[in-house]
Formats: sequence, C-alpha cells, structure tokens
Amino acid sequence: MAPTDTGAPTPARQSEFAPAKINLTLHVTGRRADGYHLLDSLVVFADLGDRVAVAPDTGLSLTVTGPMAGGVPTGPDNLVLRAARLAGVTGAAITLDKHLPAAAGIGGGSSDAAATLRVLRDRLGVAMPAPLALGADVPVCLAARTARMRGIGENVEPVSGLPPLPAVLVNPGVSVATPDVFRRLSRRDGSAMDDIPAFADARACADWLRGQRNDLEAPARALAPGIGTVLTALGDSGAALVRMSGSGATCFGLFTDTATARQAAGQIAAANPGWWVRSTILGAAHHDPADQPIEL
Ligand SMILES: C[C@@](CO)(OP(=O)(O)O)[C@H](O)COP(=O)(O)OP(=O)(O)OC[C@H]1O[C@@H](n2ccc(N)nc2=O)[C@H](O)[C@@H]1O
Ligand SMILES: Nc1ncnc2c1ncn2[C@@H]1O[C@H](COP(=O)(O)OP(=O)(O)O)[C@@H](O)[C@H]1O
Repeated sequence: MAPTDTGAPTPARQSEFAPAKINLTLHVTGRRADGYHLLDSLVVFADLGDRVAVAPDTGLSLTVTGPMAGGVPTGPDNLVLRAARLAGVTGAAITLDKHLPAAAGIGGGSSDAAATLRVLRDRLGVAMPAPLALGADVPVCLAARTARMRGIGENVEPVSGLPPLPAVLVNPGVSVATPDVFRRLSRRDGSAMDDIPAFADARACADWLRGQRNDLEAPARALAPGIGTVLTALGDSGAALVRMSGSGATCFGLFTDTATARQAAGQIAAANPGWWVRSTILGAAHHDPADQPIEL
C-alpha cells in the first residue's frame, strides 16, 4: 500500500462503515445507447450496514464474516476486492463483516466497495480511482450522505433539509437480479422527480414522497410476488409510507417516530420468522463515530 500523504506511519488496521443505501424515490427517465438507464433518485443512508477493515499485508486477500456472509462471493468478483484492485492495491488483508442481505436493492456490495475506497483514500493515502467503474451505485455510496442521484448514477448532488426518518427495512429472502428488473420495465421515459422541498418533519417528508415513485417496483413485483406481501405487511404496521428500494426486494416503511418503528419491526419479525427485518434511522449521514466526515 502507498504511504500516507503526511508521511506518518501507516496504522496497522483501519476500518470503515458501509451503510445500507435506500432509494426513497427511483424515477427512470430515459435510456442511453449502451442500455444503461437514466435515473432520478433521492438516496439516503441507514445507521446499519457492513464494515470493511483493511490491514497491510504482502498479498491481496478477503475474509467475509458476519451474520449475512452466506452466499456473498469471497473470490475476486467481490466488490471489495474489485475496489482494492481498481485502486492499484496489491498488498492488503481485507475483512468484510456482512450485516446486509446481498442483491437486495440496498447497495450492500456497492457500499462495501465505496467503504473500501474511502478507507484506502482517507486513512491510507491511496489515490481514488473513478468509482463508476465498480457500478452505477458506487458514486453515491462513496458520498454516503443524503443525495439526489442522476445520470446512470454518476451525478451525485448533496441534499439537505431532510429530517431523520425512522424506518423499518424488510427483505423477504428472495433476491432479484437488477438487470432482469430493468429489462421488465414497460416504459423508460418517466417524468423526473419533483424538486425536493425542505421538510418540517418525517410526516411531511412521507407526504411528499407519496407523490413520487420507484419505477422499478412494478417490474420487481412481477418477478418476485413476495415483494407485494412485504409492502402489505409494512402498510398494515402503521407506516406513513411504504415503498421498495432500488431494484428490490428490500422494502421500507417510514414512521413518524422511532418507538412506533421499533414496535412495527418487532411485530413484522415475529409474524415472519424467515424475513430480514430491521428498524433504523434514515438520512442522518454516518452514525458511526469511528468514521471521518466525507467531502463530495
Ligand atoms: C438500481 C439501483 C438504484 O440505486 O440500485 P440496486 O437495486 O442495485 O441497489 C442502481 O442503479 C444499480 O446500481 P449497481 O448495482 O451498482 O448497478 P451496475 O452494477 O452498474 O449495473 C447492473 C445492471 O443494472 C442495469 N442498470 C444499472 C444502473 C442503471 N443506471 N441502469 C441500468 O440499466 C444494467 O442492466 C446493469 O448491467
Ligand atoms: N461485498 C459484496 N456484498 C454483496 N454482494 C456482492 C459483494 N460483492 C459482489 N457482490 C455481488 O453483487 C451482487 C449485487 O449485490 P448488492 O450490491 O448487495 O445488491 P444490489 O445491487 O441489489 O443493491 C450480488 O449478487 C453479489 O453476487
């Protein structure tokens, strides 16, 4: 690994939080000649996620641990190793502690890649490569703060004025492949998201969001009908707004207070033992005190 910019000794092991990404909205507004879709999305981050730790070593290696490690690739295809290679790193022992479901529309892999790039840049002085090469979601995950994402994902504009949003995330344990969901879109020329106002509170934000969309929700539901069951369960639990994130299958419910969100999560989890259910706060950038502030 390259030395730090300051010339100070490189610390032995550095770690970084990789928060879950939630698309509060996801409008598909066009399609490029190469098949990638133009998006307009309000993206927030949760206070739960994975953790990437990097220690200097002679070769490049990855160990995947944690409750959601099952099924996550451990070889060169893992986005953490792809990120390290893209940054030109050849000597690092990386540990990925996995808490987010994979292929779930909450950017687990993209956020892991972004956290790897952040730890390499901010703690270890490695030059930042162009993140889009790792996936359309990686630029916004690099910012790891509330943002409006446009283009295919490369245009990331910080957004302020969102209150912290108490929420429940639910994944029914079915994974849907992102390309399959985009392929099933019935139209690709939807309207852009409305301009984002400042919100007095979580209810005002939920009210505004009701007038926006996730255009991938209908095609994902057609591929995985279980998504509809999750949305119904969240709606029945008293959420002010329910929607799918990204290309699914994870859905979120927004609540007006944390206690109600926690109670709803408990009820949904008890009734559906196979589901991944978590209460969280969305939109408060980086709850992890170990992390550095991120500049866009
Ligand atoms: C849909 C979104 C919304 O935030 O989230 P997820 O469902 O993945 O969480 C992202 O755009 C996903 O980003 P990411 O998962 O990094 O996508 P990539 O690896 O670049 O692309 C996977 C595939 O998705 C399709 N794709 C992705 C992004 C985009 N703007 N247009 C597309 O058509 C393409 O078929 C591409 O081959
Ligand atoms: N670190 C990682 N964590 C999760 N999935 C990964 C990782 N690296 C590569 N992948 C692959 O990336 C795909 C997309 O994963 P992920 O980013 O979690 O989902 P999504 O794009 O739906 O938000 C998965 O199918 C998985 O095989």
